[in-house]
Amino acid sequence: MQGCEVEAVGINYTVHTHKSEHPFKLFSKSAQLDTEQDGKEPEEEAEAEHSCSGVRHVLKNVSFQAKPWEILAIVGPSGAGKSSLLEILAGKHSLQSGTVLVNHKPVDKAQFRKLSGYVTQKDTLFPLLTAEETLMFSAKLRLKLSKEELCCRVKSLIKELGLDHVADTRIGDDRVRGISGGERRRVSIGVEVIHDPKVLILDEPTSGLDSTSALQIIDMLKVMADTRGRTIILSIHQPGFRIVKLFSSLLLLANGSVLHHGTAELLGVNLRLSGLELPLHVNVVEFAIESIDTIQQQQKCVPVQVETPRQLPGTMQQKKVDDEAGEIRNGKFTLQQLFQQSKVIDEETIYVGMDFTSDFANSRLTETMILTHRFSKNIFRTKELFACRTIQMLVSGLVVGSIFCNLKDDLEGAYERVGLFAFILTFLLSSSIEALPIFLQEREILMKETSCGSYRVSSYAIANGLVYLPFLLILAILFSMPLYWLVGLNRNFLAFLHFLLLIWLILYTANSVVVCFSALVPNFIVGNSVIAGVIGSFFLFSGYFISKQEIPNYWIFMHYLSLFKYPFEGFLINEFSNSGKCLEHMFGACLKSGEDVLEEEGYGGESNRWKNVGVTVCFILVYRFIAYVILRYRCSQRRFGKVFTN
Ligand SMILES: Nc1ncnc2c1ncn2[C@@H]1O[C@H](COP(=O)(O)OP(=O)(O)OP(=O)(O)O)[C@@H](O)[C@H]1O
Repeated sequence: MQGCEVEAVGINYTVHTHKSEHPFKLFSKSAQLDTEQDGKEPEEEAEAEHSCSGVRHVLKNVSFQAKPWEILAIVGPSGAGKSSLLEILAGKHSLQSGTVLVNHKPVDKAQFRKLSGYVTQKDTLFPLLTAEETLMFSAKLRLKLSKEELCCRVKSLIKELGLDHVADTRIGDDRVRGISGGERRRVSIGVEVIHDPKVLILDEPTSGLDSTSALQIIDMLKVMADTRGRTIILSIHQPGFRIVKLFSSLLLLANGSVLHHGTAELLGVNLRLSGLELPLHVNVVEFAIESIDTIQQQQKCVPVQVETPRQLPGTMQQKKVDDEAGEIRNGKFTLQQLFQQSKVIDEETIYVGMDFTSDFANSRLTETMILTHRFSKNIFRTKELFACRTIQMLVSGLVVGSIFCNLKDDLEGAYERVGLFAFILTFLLSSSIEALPIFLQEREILMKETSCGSYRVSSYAIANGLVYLPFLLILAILFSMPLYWLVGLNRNFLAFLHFLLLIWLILYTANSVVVCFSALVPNFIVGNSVIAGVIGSFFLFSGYFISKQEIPNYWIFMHYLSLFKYPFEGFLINEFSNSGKCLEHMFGACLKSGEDVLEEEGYGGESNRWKNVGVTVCFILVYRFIAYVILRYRCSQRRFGKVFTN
């Protein structure tokens, strides 16, 4: 089996800090330089200057090699740049300078996506799915295999991950008890290795785990490297003795610079050469991190001894790619030029057996079906969303119905009906906000999955739109049935069906607004305030509190944009048009009918019935489309850069 050697050459990475945005920038800069730089080395002064000018060097000329069948551990103190380096390797940040080569060749985003898996520090999984379901959905989305082959792949992966005993247990999270933290981490790793990547990148796979679970995870990764020839690159904090033994090589980082690249034994030798004696019962990585300052001082005088990379077999092909890699490093070719020349060779030699004809494993239709299935499982298992919402709608239908029970068919009854419709709209539109945390959680998972090419954002948007339709119809029926007949609204079955349709559309509009804003906002607190503000202002401009004629001209657009306006008019038309009701009598003659009230208030008659439905459907489509555009933009920001170079 051919493995992948990953080589990073001269990676630099800078970020802009907020110092430059300080309103008293000039003052603070001079004051800081005056007070802090006394007695500093010129290099540190330059660093301080950069820092004050708002640019921070997170990685400085970082080079290393990670080989197949081996684990390369990136170690260093907090803030050394470990996560930043892994994020660059995984393509989460664009390369500012330097090069990343795979088997001595540059790769583009689609190739690297198929070739690698990236496990983040945080487990981004659906808490209500079981371990096996999580892996199965991931397999269905990323692999083009038959049902039997998928089952076989998932079963063997569960075995490899040591998850047989918890395969049917839910993942869980802070609120729902599920599998343990170590097991959850294994599932996260499983999701990233389901497509059998040649390179596996893991950001602190042992963080938050006890020493036994941490050892088990690294042991499992070692087996993955040994048996499948994977190249494993991981970052780790304070590894124990037994964990260090499992690493093939170490990359020691401090302040973004490489202090050591080689085996743990060589690190011990370098420390001894620097005059640092390794104490008993302290492992070499821990000791090196504790002695960073001394090592840095020593290295200013004597450069460290770095292990020369082992040469791979010297075939003609190997020699050619080695030469090319040398030419890239020496700047003879641009990577883009070389990439164009070498593309075909890469696909044939490095990624044997992989399908490069399409970015995705499945068609849009299949993706939509898989995602709809996964969404529905989540909805039915989310008690807050399914059980509570179902009970809430039934109970509120009954309670509101009993409060407005048997309204009279006179003018007073007509006004009470108008109040009831306004209340129904406010209640239904504002109660959907509770789905916001669920959408925000889904957004995290969507961004992670689409950034590694599992499926298209459009499939997610369609599945998300479809899955709520039957659920919201059930809620609409539960709410409308008791309320409509208890209140005594228009006693015509077709009118009841129209009322039900309006309730369903209102619920779906609210759902679409929440989906749209959950795609836009950074977190729950902001989302909650924004949605509450938007819904509140739409209610204000609905025409219920202030009539259309009274709204100042410069605010009239809000009346037309109001989500309340159209269903509100729809309710009134359904209730008063063609109802045959007389609201005011005198001497047996009808002075005011339902139609008269509609005309007086400017709501139009029967002709506007379907116009209101149509406009509400348009609102739904617009909000869903905006959500799709925002999500697509966000996901494209998270995707890989074009080629690993600059
Ligand atoms: N976008 C950014 N804006 C400002 N500073 C950043 C940014 N990204 C990274 N840094 C800084 O770069 C340094 C390296 O960060 P990084 O997260 O890579 O360190 P780390 O070695 O992974 O730390 P830890 O082990 O604590 O996770 C830190 O000081 C961090 O504050």
